[in-house]
Amino acid sequence: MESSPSFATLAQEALVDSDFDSPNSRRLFDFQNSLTCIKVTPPFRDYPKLRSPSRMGLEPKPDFKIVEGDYGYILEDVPHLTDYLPDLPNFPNPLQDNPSYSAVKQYFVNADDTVPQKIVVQKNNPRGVHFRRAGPRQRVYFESDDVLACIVTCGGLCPGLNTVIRELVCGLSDMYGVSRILGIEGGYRGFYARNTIPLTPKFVNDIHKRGGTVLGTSRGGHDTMKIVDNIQDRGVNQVYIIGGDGTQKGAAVIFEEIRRRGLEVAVVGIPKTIDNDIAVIDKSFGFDTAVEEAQRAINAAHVEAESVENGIGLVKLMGRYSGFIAMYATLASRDVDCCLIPESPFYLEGKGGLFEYIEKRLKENEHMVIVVAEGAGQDLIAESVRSMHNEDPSGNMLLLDIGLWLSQKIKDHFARKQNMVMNLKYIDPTYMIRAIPSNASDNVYCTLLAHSAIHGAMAGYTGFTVGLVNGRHTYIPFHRVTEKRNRVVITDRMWARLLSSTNQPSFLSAKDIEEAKKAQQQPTQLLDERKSLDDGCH
Ligand SMILES: Nc1ncnc2c1ncn2[C@@H]1O[C@H](COP(=O)(O)OP(=O)(O)O)[C@@H](O)[C@H]1O
Ligand SMILES: O=P(O)(O)OC[C@H]1O[C@](O)(COP(=O)(O)O)[C@@H](O)[C@@H]1O
Ligand SMILES: [Mg+2]
Repeated sequence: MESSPSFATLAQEALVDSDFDSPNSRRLFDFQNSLTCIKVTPPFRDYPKLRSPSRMGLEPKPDFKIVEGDYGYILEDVPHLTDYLPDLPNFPNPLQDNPSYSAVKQYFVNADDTVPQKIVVQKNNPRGVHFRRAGPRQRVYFESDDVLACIVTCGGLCPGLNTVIRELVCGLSDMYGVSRILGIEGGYRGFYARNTIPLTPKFVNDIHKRGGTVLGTSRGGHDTMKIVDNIQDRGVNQVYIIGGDGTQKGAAVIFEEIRRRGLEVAVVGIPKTIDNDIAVIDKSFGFDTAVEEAQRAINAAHVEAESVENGIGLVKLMGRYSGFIAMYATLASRDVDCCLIPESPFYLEGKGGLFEYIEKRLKENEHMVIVVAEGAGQDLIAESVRSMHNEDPSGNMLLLDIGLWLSQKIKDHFARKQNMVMNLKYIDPTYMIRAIPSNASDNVYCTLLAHSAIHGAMAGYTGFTVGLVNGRHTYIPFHRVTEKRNRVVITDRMWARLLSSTNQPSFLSAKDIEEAKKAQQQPTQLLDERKSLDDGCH
């Protein structure tokens, strides 16, 4: 690859004159093919630039596609249909004839454009892990008339689901002239248990103004064989799957089964979660909307608390394992005196405890606002309430209601204190926040995610999730977004900013802080392996 003519030179010469049939463009295309159409026979034995994970003492992951470059550069690439169907034909991208895009100077992304995962670096660092940049390619692996796409939404609701559906349908139709698109009803089980809905630009025209998902959603019901049988029977060849971490795990096994059967079907994930807990990506769509909407509940709590003697406004926000909504809503509002999240354990009684802080705030300010993420304090409730460990049909932990429990605990505490009145108002806006349509910035974000997904599938990529990494749209292998969950790091500066803005106690001893720092440094198996790649790449 290194002995080829300079890619940058070819790309520039070919794209500056934007003549897709020029000799330079042809050479560029040949060059691109040499980069993208890696003849991969799992586990990638034939390709010297790909490392087999088994060499590094890991179970081989079938969608593990690592390309090394100079100076410690690593591309964590996504699968391509030609990895297992090497003779697939390809075609010029119909976008080159699309009048709307004709004025764009460099519309097609360079085939070797990648985006670094880590952007803060020091001068001697290896270049590190990169992901393939999303966007339209010069050649596509589907002819528009042959495409039969389907879209499914799974898991909990999130603002923006309808926008993504709309933009998938309109993008496929406007950019690539695809007219056959099916909506799968009611989540994964809809593949085999429900009817499909034909989706057209007319049908989806207004849906972004509504919350929820026009396709419906569900938890549980993932039956890989039945789902893939259905995809195969219907002749679907592009599957767009919108959902959170559970959904992406489901998408990964669907992709594996499709690859095992050798089907020419692209499987693309679009990450959704209001909790913003999906790994690698900058943030998930709907998160901004949720933080904005949470302000309304916090404002109401503040007004209520201010209007009575020693008023406490308590607001519960979503966040099963991660307190991002609570943290950002608190930072944005400036009316919040205390924010409680799953990542930061707290306690009620005694020195440095929540009750002591509440009393102090009421004495100083005569009112206060507390924001609690639904996953916070679960261990405390479990200690005092006889609880069963319950799960939802997807296997997610069912939470005990921290909002009601904390309200009662605070009321009981002040009932015991004869000399201090207190008025508590509890607001639970969780489902109201999740059910609204996305705001303007999330709408644009959803559009770009949908377009990235379409460009990737049309270009023959498969087994990937689209996502924003350091502000650039990328294609990320499924396992990278499912292997770990994003959580608020309480030893990071952002949580310190929150503590300093609310003035709340950290509820942590020096020992807890040390432990939290150590836990943060605990490498996972994959991080270990990535580090060993880095180390070997100087
Ligand atoms: N490990 C898994 N393998 C296959 N499918 C899964 C897995 N985890 C969850 N799913 C499926 O993904 C769908 C959504 O999962 P869920 O956890 O409810 O929501 P989310 O995708 O938002 O996290 C469900 O239909 C569930 O059965
Ligand atoms: O009541 P439901 O619909 O099961 O959803 C509750 C959960 O959904 C969430 O919004 C996250 O959902 P997902 O995992 O589906 O993204 C959590 O914050 C919340 O605990
Ligand atoms: Mg989830």
